[in-house]
Amino acid sequence: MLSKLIVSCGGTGGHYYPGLSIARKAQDKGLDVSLFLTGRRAPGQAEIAEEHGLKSNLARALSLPSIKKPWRIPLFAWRFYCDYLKAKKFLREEKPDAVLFMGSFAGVPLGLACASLKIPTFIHEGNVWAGKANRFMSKYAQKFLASFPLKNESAIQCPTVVVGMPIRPELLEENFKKPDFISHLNDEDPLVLCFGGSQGAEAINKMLRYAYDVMNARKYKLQLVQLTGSDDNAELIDFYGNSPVAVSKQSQEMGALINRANVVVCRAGASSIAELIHFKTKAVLIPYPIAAEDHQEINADYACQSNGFYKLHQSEIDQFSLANAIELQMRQDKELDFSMIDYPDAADKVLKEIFPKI
Ligand SMILES: CC(=O)N[C@H]1[C@@H](OP(=O)(O)OP(=O)(O)OC[C@H]2O[C@@H](n3ccc(=O)[nH]c3=O)[C@H](O)[C@@H]2O)O[C@H](CO)[C@@H](O)[C@@H]1O
Repeated sequence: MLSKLIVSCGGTGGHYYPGLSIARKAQDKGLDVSLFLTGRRAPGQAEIAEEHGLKSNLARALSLPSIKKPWRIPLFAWRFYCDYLKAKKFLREEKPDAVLFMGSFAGVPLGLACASLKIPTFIHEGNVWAGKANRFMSKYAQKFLASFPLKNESAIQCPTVVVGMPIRPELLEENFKKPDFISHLNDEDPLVLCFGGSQGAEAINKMLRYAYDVMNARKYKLQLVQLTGSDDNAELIDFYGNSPVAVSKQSQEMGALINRANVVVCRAGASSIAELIHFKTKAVLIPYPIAAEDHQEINADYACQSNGFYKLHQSEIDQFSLANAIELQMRQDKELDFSMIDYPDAADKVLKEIFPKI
């Protein structure tokens, strides 16, 4: 009989996309796999899963009430209990052999239901600093599968294995087609790529144009691709005029772009860092300053052990500091200074930890 796996993907893209990559790999290996999705974004995520032929189940996402609003606790506790009972019913019907948690408090009712029904549970952590929900759930888990060596490993209450961050299969290809929206850029001059994570990168977007001007004044023949995360780019496009720049809200062709770029400017999210490591592309990392428990700062510090990365605080950004950081990275030899471990087979490794015989 097929082994059955449920992947609980939390509520945000940061948990969903690595979970989807693992589920796609499980499907390729012939496992019976489905996604457990929570929260407002889940319907869109369910459609994407369906495009890949994957089933999903939707549940509401509860978030912890603030201690400043204690009157919300009784309603929260009641809802949590209801979600826990629903999760138990769901698990009794589905009878999975294992459940994998990608993080987020949204998965905790399902996690506790797994513990009560003695269903083997595994956790995947994207960041260098294991998050609160994953630390809590580790008490009930068989194994804690980490993307990078953990800075707070002592807080994990089950065996930990470093397996890497699963990257989308599209990014693991060898030959990339040049994206249409950058067709006016040439293949010779240096290219800087800038993008944000799921929270966008407004502060970076605002300053990059001026840093670009500074670099032009320093006689760099620089090309720029700026993915703003915003629909409203008219003013920015107008600012760049005829310069060799491509501006877009986002791109699905990140493999082609990161592979082509000489330097990337981005946040310090776990997938972004794993992708940069995979392509050995140098980067200026600007941690999202209000990320939970400052985990992007910790991710960036880990990445900066390699000379391929340079950390810049958002509070320090002006056109000169950003231009200087990009220049510093451009001057380094692309191949010589990169010492991070790439895990292109991370999804495979996760599945082997869960089902050693597949
Ligand atoms: C603000 C915040 O708290 N973000 C967190 C969120 O991920 P968040 O989604 O913000 O950041 P990640 O770096 O993990 O992922 C960004 C992803 O978006 C892709 N991309 C970006 C732009 C674009 O146009 N097209 C595109 O496909 C990148 O290639 C990358 O795969 O969860 C991660 C995993 O717990 C954390 O490490 C991040 O810190």
